[in-house]
Amino acid sequence: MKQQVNIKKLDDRAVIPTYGTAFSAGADLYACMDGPVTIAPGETYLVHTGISVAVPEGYAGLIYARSGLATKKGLAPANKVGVIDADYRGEIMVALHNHSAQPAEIDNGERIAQMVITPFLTAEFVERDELDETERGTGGFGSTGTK
Ligand SMILES: O=c1ccn([C@H]2C[C@H](O)[C@@H](COP(=O)(O)OP(=O)(O)OP(=O)(O)O)O2)c(=O)[nH]1
Repeated sequence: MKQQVNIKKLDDRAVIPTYGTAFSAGADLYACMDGPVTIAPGETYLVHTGISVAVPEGYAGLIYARSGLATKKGLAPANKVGVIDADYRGEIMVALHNHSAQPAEIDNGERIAQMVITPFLTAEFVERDELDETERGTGGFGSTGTK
């Protein structure tokens, strides 16, 4: 089901995010820049998108890597997942990190990341002496076996 989300262009060249297919979870974000930029191996470059988005209350925009860009050019967000808060009205920026051993180029209008708009719970943390028991208990970090 689609829901309207308000978006503002901060730059004439900005491109409104697009979903690749009808069931895509992430909307592709487009670079908004003067021209091509080369990101050196191990370097992080803050990419403008030229847009700000009013994410609805109770939701967050989560910015993930595009798998193609990450595997072909080694470019993925330095912060792993960017969190766009519902009260943020600034420009959405993507901190692209070059994880590869080669320089990687991105250009204006290139799709550089994807944003999933997802609901979340705002917790009221209540401190207790004991928590309810579960089958897993305290097991984690591979505790259920090696396969
Ligand atoms: O990849 C990102 C991550 C964040 N933001 C924007 C939207 C977000 O709402 C705001 C703050 O992000 P975050 O909470 O991750 O930043 P912080 O480093 O914790 O700083 P702050 O004190 O501003 O919260 O920055 C982006 O544009 N791109």
